[in-house]
Amino acid sequence: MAVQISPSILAADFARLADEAAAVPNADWLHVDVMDYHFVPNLTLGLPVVEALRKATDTPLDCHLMIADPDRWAPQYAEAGAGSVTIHAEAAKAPIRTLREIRSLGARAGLALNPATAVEPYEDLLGEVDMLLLMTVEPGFGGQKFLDVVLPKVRRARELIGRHGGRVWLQVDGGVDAGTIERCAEAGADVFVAGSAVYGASDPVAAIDALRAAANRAIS
Ligand SMILES: O=C(CO)[C@@H](O)[C@H](O)COP(=O)(O)O
Ligand SMILES: [Fe+2]
Repeated sequence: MAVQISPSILAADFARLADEAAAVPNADWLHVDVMDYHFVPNLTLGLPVVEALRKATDTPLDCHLMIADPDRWAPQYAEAGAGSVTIHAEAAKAPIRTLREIRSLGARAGLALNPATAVEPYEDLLGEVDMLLLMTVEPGFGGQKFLDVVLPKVRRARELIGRHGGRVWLQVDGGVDAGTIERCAEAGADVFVAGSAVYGASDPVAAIDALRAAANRAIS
């Protein structure tokens, strides 16, 4: 299980996104939080910014769509060149069709669950996804406190993934920092989104190295 770190540009300076992408050369992904004022009470960025970022950096984009009607919009993020497109189970009306469409367009397909959404009903969809994202805060804002209550679900998700061959990546998102990443890694997460903990640090490169080392320590 290789540890991957995906810094969230939600915590970066939106006026200097290309520079902020370049500031994290040791990131595995750039996490791009798309919010629409409908699925979540916040508005961030959309397709034009993703298209621009795609040209501005070689780091693959990990697009987390916190939007209503992802069935309609998600394929366009794959077409725009995102390496990974994650839709929320709570918002999708045809998740299997949409996940298949994302994959057919060459991107990895992700399924996200809010903190209070159980993972068990989605076991049969694991064959349709490349990554399961478990929110460890309520979606909508960066800088929130990590919800420990989600950790048992991370453990159960790791068990389910193991039963299905262990191919699916398990991402945690929200409040992940030097103080919480070890608990997430011990519970079975392998892809870690970190916004404030990376872009709020005086040295984002060192912050990523420290997060990666802490996660590796926890699983070794
Ligand atoms: O999807 C979200 C919030 O809805 C996250 O990706 C946040 O952007 C993570 O930020 P931090 O909690 O790490 O500051
Ligand atoms: Fe996110």
